[in-house]
Amino acid sequence: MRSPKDFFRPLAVGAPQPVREVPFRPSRMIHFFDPSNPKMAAKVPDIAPTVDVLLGNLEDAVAADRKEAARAGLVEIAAKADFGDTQLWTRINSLDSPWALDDLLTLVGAVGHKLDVVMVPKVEGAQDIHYVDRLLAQLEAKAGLERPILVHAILETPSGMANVEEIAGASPRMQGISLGPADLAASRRMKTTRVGGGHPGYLVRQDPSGDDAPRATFQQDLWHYTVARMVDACAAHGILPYYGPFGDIKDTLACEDQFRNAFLLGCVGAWSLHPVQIAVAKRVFSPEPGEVAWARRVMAAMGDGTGAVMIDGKMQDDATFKQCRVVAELADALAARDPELRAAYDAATTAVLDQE
Ligand SMILES: CC(=O)SCCNC(=O)CCNC(=O)[C@H](O)C(C)(C)COP(=O)(O)OP(=O)(O)OC[C@H]1O[C@@H](n2cnc3c(N)ncnc32)[C@H](O)[C@@H]1OP(=O)(O)O
Ligand SMILES: O=CC(=O)O
Ligand SMILES: [Mg+2]
Repeated sequence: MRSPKDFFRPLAVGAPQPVREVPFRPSRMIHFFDPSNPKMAAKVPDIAPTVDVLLGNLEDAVAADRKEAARAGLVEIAAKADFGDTQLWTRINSLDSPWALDDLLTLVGAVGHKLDVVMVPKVEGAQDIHYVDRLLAQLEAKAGLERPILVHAILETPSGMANVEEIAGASPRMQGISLGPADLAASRRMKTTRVGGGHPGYLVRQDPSGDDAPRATFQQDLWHYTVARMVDACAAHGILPYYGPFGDIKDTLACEDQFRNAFLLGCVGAWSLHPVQIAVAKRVFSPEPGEVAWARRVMAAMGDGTGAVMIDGKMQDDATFKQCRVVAELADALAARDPELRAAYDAATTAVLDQE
């Protein structure tokens, strides 16, 4: 463990100064594409302006004999393109694979100035982040980079779960953590065969009523505990939590429900695996205009945010003021990137304030 005094010192001579706060940049959808797939790569220029984050995936879902093509494809795409304020991330191969080292050596050297975040899969503990942290510092120094590349961990092993707090706080590079439900299910030996989402067998049943009337069942969220724990670890360390992938591409309704559960619990985004999931993530991870208007109304009524007032029969005090500030600040950050959203938030706020 690094001394608190040294935590913000660069880990290599000549590496950029680490960030002290994770910059909040909209990241409602982290859109995955396989840079070795010509059809997907061809769609990148059109998709880029519609997403907050574009992620060139090098790990799972890229066949073993396509790993080098994917890495080279990402270098080519990143070198050529200007994505404006859309972030460019990559998911490198896992640290126990033969490809991870070359992923970092190649990408940071060739296009490190274009890369915002490196996603590291199958993180087991702080030691994995420390390894990547030092290596990135060396490579940044060698490449003469002026800003540090941030690190995002995927929570997809039982050890990672057990160590989630130390992972979240392992380095000033830590930008966030995503749930990886597919690998987590496999490594936990859960008896599911899906990529995220619910399961009809995971339910509670209504008590018997004494006669033979049918008893309703209620499906439960398999991921509640994991997401909630991840959100706490991230919030405690000032980094951002994300729901990960939802594999039933055709079931956009269930995808939306799963994303919304994560949003309400504190996540700021999710992965989009297919173009159809982009709009779903955008809808879910942008607060609704009515909620934003309400938050702004409460904040206006509360002045300095202390004391208690009644609005529409509901008590508001310092704590609800703070909740409203979370919603209002998120809305402002998203509106700064999205003029349509800004117009919707402002129209809803004007309508609510005009009624007073
Ligand atoms: C558990 C985990 O690790 S999850 C993360 C790893 N997995 C991934 O990254 C998966 C990424 N997504 C994919 O590979 C694909 O979307 C699949 C395999 C799920 C479905 O692909 P397809 O069967 O081609 O879907 P579909 O036919 O609906 O695609 C329509 C078009 O969108 C393109 N497309 C599909 N997914 C993407 C994408 N993520 N980005 C850009 N374009 C895409 C297809 O190439 C196709 O192009 P075309 O019209 O020129 O033929
Ligand atoms: O990488 C993601 C997962 O769910 O596994
Ligand atoms: Mg995985």
